[in-house]
Amino acid sequence: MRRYSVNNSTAPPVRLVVLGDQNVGKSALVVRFLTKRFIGEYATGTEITYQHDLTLAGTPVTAEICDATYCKNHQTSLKKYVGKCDAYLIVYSVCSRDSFEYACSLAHDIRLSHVKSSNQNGLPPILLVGNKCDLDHYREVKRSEGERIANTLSSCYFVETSAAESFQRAEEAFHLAFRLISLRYQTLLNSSTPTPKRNRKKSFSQVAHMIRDHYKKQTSPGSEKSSEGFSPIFRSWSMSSDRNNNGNPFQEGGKRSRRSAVSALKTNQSLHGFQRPQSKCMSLETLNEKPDAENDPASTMPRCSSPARKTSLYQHNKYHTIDSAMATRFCNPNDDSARSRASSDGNKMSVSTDENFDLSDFSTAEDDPFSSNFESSLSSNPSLCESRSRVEEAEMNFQSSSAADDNKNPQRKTSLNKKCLKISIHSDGEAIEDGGISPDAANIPPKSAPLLASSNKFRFFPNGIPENQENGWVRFGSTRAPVSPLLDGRRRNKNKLKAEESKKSPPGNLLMQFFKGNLASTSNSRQTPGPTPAISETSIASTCTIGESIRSSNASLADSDDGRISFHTSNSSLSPSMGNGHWSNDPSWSSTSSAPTSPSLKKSSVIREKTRRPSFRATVHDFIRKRKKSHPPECYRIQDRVY
Ligand SMILES: Nc1nc2c(ncn2[C@@H]2O[C@H](COP(=O)(O)OP(=O)(O)OP(=O)(O)O)[C@@H](O)[C@H]2O)c(=O)[nH]1
Repeated sequence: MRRYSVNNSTAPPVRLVVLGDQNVGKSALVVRFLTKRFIGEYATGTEITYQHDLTLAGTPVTAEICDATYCKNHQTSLKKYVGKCDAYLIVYSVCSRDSFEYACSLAHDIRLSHVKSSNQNGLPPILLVGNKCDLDHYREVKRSEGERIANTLSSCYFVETSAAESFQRAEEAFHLAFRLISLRYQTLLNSSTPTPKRNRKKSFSQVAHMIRDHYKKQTSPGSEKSSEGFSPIFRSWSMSSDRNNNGNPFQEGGKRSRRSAVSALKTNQSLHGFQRPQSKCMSLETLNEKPDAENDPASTMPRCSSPARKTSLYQHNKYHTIDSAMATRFCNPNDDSARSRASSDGNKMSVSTDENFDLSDFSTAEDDPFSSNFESSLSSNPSLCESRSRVEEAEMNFQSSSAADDNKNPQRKTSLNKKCLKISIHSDGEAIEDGGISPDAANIPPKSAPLLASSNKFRFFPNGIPENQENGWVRFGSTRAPVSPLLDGRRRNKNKLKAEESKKSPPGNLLMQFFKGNLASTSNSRQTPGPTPAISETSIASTCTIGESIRSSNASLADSDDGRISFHTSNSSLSPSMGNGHWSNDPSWSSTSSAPTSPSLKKSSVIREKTRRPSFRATVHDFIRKRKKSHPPECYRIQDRVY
């Protein structure tokens, strides 16, 4: 930047900046004013500052005139001059519309930047200069347009000149600029008001204090709640807000401070019907008051989305929110008033519990089967009575049948469990030891009755064994042997076939097979097996005697004098394969041998004793054990080593 000093002065310099588009004649104007010459060609692209001594308001000052360079982005170039100069001289060419628009935008930006940075009293003047007015036949911008732009901006003036035409017109433009600067300083010096302080932004705490102080004044006793008690600013606004601003305090002018605006807004709410609570927070005490019918809290209280507020609202007057089913249960069905108190609200239902509900109301519901009303309603309904009688009858039948079953099977089983049984097989089919058995008790085990046993069947004959024997074997005929009541018909048929086969081979007697098996097993374990009893197939009239006398004898051996086969058992099951068997003909056979206890076992399993193959593991262990015995471990003595 080059500086040219024309006159020396001790006064502080007055700065003037010349701005504008390219080739509008900025340099020509400055040079013409300083040197009274028009050169025609000027240096471009460089900023030149000239100093010139002059007198402003009777005071000699030095003026610094800055010939600024063109910058396309004028907003960045303005940062160098805004706040650092006393006046702006914006030049455009009347022969260029673009230069005019550029000058207009530049003037707007300068004025806007000054409004932001300082108050309006210190705005530096702007002189809008339309140059090259000598070229009137090339004019594109009218004078009126420049004047209109100058009038729209504050402290903005307009003048047309021509650097090429004459020195006076160029001098008039600069003289006007210096006069505006002088007027500005005179205004500042003559103004009695001091320099205004900068309005610093209030902090949130300060605003909070202001609001608190405002409400303290408002709620203090004796204070008026009308707009008369407020500040003049608010009073003027509140008086005019209803007719002008629609309640918005910020639309009035923008000159009002934040404190007055906020206080006015708060107070406006109180004036427009919103009743502010006495305390800052709504307490539950105020909410717990019982509302009147016309003062329903749900309708009178302002809506609030706060959860705490909702909670307090529902707690008001013991209001509860429950689902509809629960609400129905709460209401006594016989009490219409209570039912009417329940009001549904969507999926929720609020029920007023002003009155104390008795828990007995729950038990008197109509659909409660445990209530007395249910019994009464049942008795009044004939169809229900009929159904109930049928049900009771069925229950009685079931009980009687179950009792009969209990008499048949369980009791029999129980009684048999308590008894020791003795089964004697007589070659001559000797009959009963104890009489008095009813004829109908063929299926019921008597105390003493002959028993005919087939392959896996048996039957009691309380009245004696029938005479229809074939080859010494009793024919079962069409009678069914009471093997098991749980067997189905197919099994029965199968058993029937087996029974028919057994006719051809009576030695299929299970007891005989059992004793034969025991003989075989015991003969292996004993050195002197007893003789096989002479039980011929023709004398198979096996008679089993069941007597309680044997129970008390506790004798494991039965009589064997007459060659009978006695079977004594203390087992609980009445089965052909039961109990401990003893061959009565050989007294030395006193030891007992186990017998299969399940009737469902096959004959082979009954007779043969299953020999299981030892497992591989047991074999290995046995091998190791034998090897240890044959090869005892040797003792080794390890010598101590010294390292
Ligand atoms: N006819 C006529 N021509 C002028 C006038 N003022 C300046 N000129 C001519 O306009 C041209 C540009 O003048 P400059 O003073 O260089 O314009 P500038 O605005 O300084 O240009 P930059 O320095 O590039 O920004 C020159 O050729 C001048 O002779 C005027 O009032 N009338």
